[in-house]
Amino acid sequence: MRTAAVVGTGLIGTSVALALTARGITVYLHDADSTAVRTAAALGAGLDEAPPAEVDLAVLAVPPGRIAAALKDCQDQGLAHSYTDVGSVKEQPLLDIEALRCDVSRYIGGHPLAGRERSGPFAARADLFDGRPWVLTPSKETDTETLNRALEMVALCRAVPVVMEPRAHDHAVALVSHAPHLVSALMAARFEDAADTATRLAGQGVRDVTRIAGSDPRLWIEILGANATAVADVLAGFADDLNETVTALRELAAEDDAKRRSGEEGIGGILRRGNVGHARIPGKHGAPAARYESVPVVVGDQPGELARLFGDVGIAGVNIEDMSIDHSPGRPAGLVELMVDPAAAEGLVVELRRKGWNVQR
Ligand SMILES: NC(=O)C1=CN([C@@H]2O[C@H](COP(=O)(O)OP(=O)(O)OC[C@H]3O[C@@H](n4cnc5c(N)ncnc54)[C@H](O)[C@@H]3O)[C@@H](O)[C@H]2O)C=CC1
Ligand SMILES: O=C(O)C(=O)Cc1ccc(O)cc1
Repeated sequence: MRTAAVVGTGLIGTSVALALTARGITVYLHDADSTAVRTAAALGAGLDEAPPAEVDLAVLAVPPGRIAAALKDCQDQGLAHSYTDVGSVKEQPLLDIEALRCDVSRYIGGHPLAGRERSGPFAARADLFDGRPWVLTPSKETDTETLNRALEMVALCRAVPVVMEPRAHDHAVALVSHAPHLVSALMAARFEDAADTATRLAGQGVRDVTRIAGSDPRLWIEILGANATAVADVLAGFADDLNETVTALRELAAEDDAKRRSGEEGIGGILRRGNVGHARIPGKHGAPAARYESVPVVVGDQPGELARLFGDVGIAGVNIEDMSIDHSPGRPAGLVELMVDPAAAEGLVVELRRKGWNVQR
């Protein structure tokens, strides 16, 4: 593949374009919004112009409800030999595509399982897809060349291809992406009228749980609208668990010993099931769930402190597998939690303390 077009230069389209451009592909950019396309071009994602000839692959990175119309337009104009999309749902867009009588032999559905809670080209990153699964949903009609070009694009974005049926994909993402999105929004909605005295105590846990609630509601109404039944099924089970949890909490607060014991069993059961479910989520880059050890370090809120800490961890020869920063309210310091290989943790603590760091272990 030498040339590509990206239609829709928001978060995902610009990220794909940045990755392809970085690997030497000539990328032509298009968006209904001329500011988005100019911004993407200025970020180095590709060319703000129409291609002089048919490109090898066009990537449709528009909201799910616009995929079919965009494919129809592009095919009518002869923009590309092959087409794929990045929509978060796969069955409804395919039905729309068939209804518009697009050439389905030159189309393959796609969905990178990577994203952010921010929209638009400024939020794009060339490494967004590194090591992430990228689902492809070839139909019986999809030709081999189109499949191969999509596979090449996934490889150039350094993602891992996973072939699935559209319906199986939609059920899977209802569980791992769409229902969690609503759970995050529901929890964040609790803070709508909360007192500042409460919200200013928020730490990393609540930030983790509510991060994706910061996403663009317009896009998510489309995503959820195209996968509503599967998401409702997941949340119905969640609602049952939630009701049982509330009952168990009321029992925990009761005077009666027998009720309190029943409450403890109920809450213990939910927390243990949570442990089991959490352990089933693969770790970074889709690898089996890894057990890292936490090394919490107090870091002063001043320029260069994080760089100095990371430098010292590097000198100690330890890889930071993951990290988070928790800002202490009203204090000029933060707690940086370094997640490292358990075998390296103790040595790192000794080395960091030797260099004067305040390690909270
Ligand atoms: N946001 C995320 O984290 C992820 C989103 N996706 C999917 O990627 C697609 C794009 O989402 P984002 O990049 O987040 O949205 P975005 O809002 O950042 O970008 C969408 C862009 O498409 C443009 N657009 C809309 N209709 C158009 C049309 N007919 N022709 C040309 N341009 C058009 C908009 O002007 C906008 O610039 C969606 O289908 C979404 O389901 C997939 C994985 C992750
Ligand atoms: O920000 C995150 O962690 C996400 O989960 C983003 C995301 C949003 C939509 C998708 O279809 C895939 C991934």
